[in-house]
Amino acid sequence: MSEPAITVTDLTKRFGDKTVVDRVSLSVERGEIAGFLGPNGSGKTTTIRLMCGLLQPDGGSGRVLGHDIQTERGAIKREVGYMTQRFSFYEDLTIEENLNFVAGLYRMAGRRRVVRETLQDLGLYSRRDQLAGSLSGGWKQRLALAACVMHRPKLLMLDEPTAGVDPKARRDFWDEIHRLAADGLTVLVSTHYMDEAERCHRINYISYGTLVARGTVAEVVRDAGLTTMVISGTRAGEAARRLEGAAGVDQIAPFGTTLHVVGRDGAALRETVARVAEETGTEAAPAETSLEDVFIQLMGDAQDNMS
Ligand SMILES: Nc1ncnc2c1ncn2[C@@H]1O[C@H](COP(=O)(O)OP(=O)(O)OP(=O)(O)O)[C@@H](O)[C@H]1O
Repeated sequence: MSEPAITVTDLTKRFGDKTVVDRVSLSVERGEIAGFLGPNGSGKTTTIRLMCGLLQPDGGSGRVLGHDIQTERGAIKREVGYMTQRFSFYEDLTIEENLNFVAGLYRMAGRRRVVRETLQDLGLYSRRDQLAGSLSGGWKQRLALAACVMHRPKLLMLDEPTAGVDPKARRDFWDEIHRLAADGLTVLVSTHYMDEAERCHRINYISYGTLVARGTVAEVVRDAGLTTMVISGTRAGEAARRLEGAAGVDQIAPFGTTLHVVGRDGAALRETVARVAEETGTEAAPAETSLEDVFIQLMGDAQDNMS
């Protein structure tokens, strides 16, 4: 089996006296779409920048595309495509002119051909003369993606690539990512969207600089060991008040006319929910635990550890 695209062990980065990435170990197989999730400020961008060769780690070791992350950062940078959270291009240039500009900046050989192929590959060819500034959010995202795959990287790092983009455009963007991965590209993508996490082959969840969960979505949900019950009925609001702080109840979230009740202690949760349903004349039923339930729980646990 070939070496994974990314394998890092105990990756650590400090800014001043603050440890922003704290002994993170992860691996990403070639051709895999790996999701990177975690609350704001948890260290995702910094970890991505360490793995792109843009930042020097303070500790840890690892290889990205076969290159050492401590000593071969230049080689990594050349073989990785990195789409930053706030990508930019010239609004008063067309799509094609923007890509030409990027290709020129990197002194790419066969510039005209590379730009044309990229336009075709990413479905931008018919819009090539459109001004970048006049594009919708989804097409801007696609242009940014085009700019970072133009040099044919083997690994793509995408930092919240679809923030603020509508669901249809996000779905199209993800179809594109799957197409690129099917062609052999490895993708690491950070996101706050649960539906996007579910489109990854595997996910990694980081909290306060520490990796706290990883695996397929099903594995992460299973490993969290949570029990979920749903309460419905006209007095669901009253049920929520009674469930607050009760035995076994860790989370209560209204979803339309129903309540999602989640907890780690399954037996205690079921008993409490049955009692409250009885008292309030509501219906209680077991439900599947969602990835979002798991992430809310992980965030709560991390806050408890910090306080
Ligand atoms: N160059 C820097 N100097 C000092 N502190 C920094 C620097 N870069 C990031 N940080 C701090 O490191 C922490 C982690 O930031 P990072 O951007 O990696 O998190 P993130 O998980 O990507 O967050 P978000 O989801 O909001 O993008 C934050 O507290 C941030 O303020």
